[in-house]
Amino acid sequence: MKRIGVIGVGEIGRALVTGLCDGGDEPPEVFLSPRGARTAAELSARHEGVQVCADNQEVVDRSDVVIIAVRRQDRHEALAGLRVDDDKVVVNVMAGVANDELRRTLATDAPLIRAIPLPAVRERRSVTVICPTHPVVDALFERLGGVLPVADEVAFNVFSALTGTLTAHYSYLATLTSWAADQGIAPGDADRYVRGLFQGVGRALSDETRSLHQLAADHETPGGNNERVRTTWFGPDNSDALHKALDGLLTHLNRPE
Ligand SMILES: NC(=O)C1=CN([C@@H]2O[C@H](COP(=O)(O)OP(=O)(O)OC[C@H]3O[C@@H](n4cnc5c(N)ncnc54)[C@H](OP(=O)(O)O)[C@@H]3O)[C@@H](O)[C@H]2O)C=CC1
Repeated sequence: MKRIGVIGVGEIGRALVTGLCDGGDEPPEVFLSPRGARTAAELSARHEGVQVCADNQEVVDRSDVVIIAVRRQDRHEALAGLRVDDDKVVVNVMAGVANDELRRTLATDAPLIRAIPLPAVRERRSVTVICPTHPVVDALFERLGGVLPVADEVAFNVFSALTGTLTAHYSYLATLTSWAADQGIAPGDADRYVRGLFQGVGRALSDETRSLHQLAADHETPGGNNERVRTTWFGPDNSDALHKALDGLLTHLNRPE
């Protein structure tokens, strides 16, 4: 594994470094930007091969692969004026920042690879979408749970839109528990029960021999409770509304302001 630099050591930077370093066999050398100081200090104290650099340029200079994980709005401050030699590989994890735009900011001919790492890279259990494919970046994300290369950024943005549905899913679960609490169930009991129900869904999803439609059918008794909720609540109107929300998000991702 190459020397890896991370500019922007926040939630996703931490997850990436933890996944790479906890992996067991031969962790990489990792160079961190000084911002996000607390997390950077924590990671370097915990992992022998992790060092905090004096500035972002030092991160680039000491690394073969540079992961850029700052928030979109911080990209100019973090990146403007950096020298990135053409023999580096840059991994762009910033949502909504196209590679063309990043190339203008960095003024480099180095390969730029977009990626959508999710927090579960921490446990090396998440498939990461990347664009375009690159052997070094493929290997890096293989180590973190798998890689799904896509042909172009239009396809990449479709996957990006899918990741935008995660917190709505948690809110859906929170709505279920609060509904149960409204019916007089102790909130702790409702919370525990809903978590258990949907952990079961998570386990069922790992059975890739059954399609999602098959899984739904397998959990549904004709004329039963699940069919009733699905058809009275998640009917065509609700499904159309979700399609529209995703269409709108995709348009935004394809043409960020
Ligand atoms: N969280 C997630 O699940 C995912 C996030 N992403 C993308 O990753 C990026 C980071 O997200 P996330 O980790 O959640 O955000 P965080 O806010 O947790 O982390 C961003 C980090 O960038 C640091 N930073 C800000 N300015 C600079 C600078 N000039 N130089 C170096 N570091 C700087 C911040 O430091 P300080 O704390 O000092 O401000 C902070 O530690 C975003 O672009 C997001 O779109 C992509 C996939 C998933």
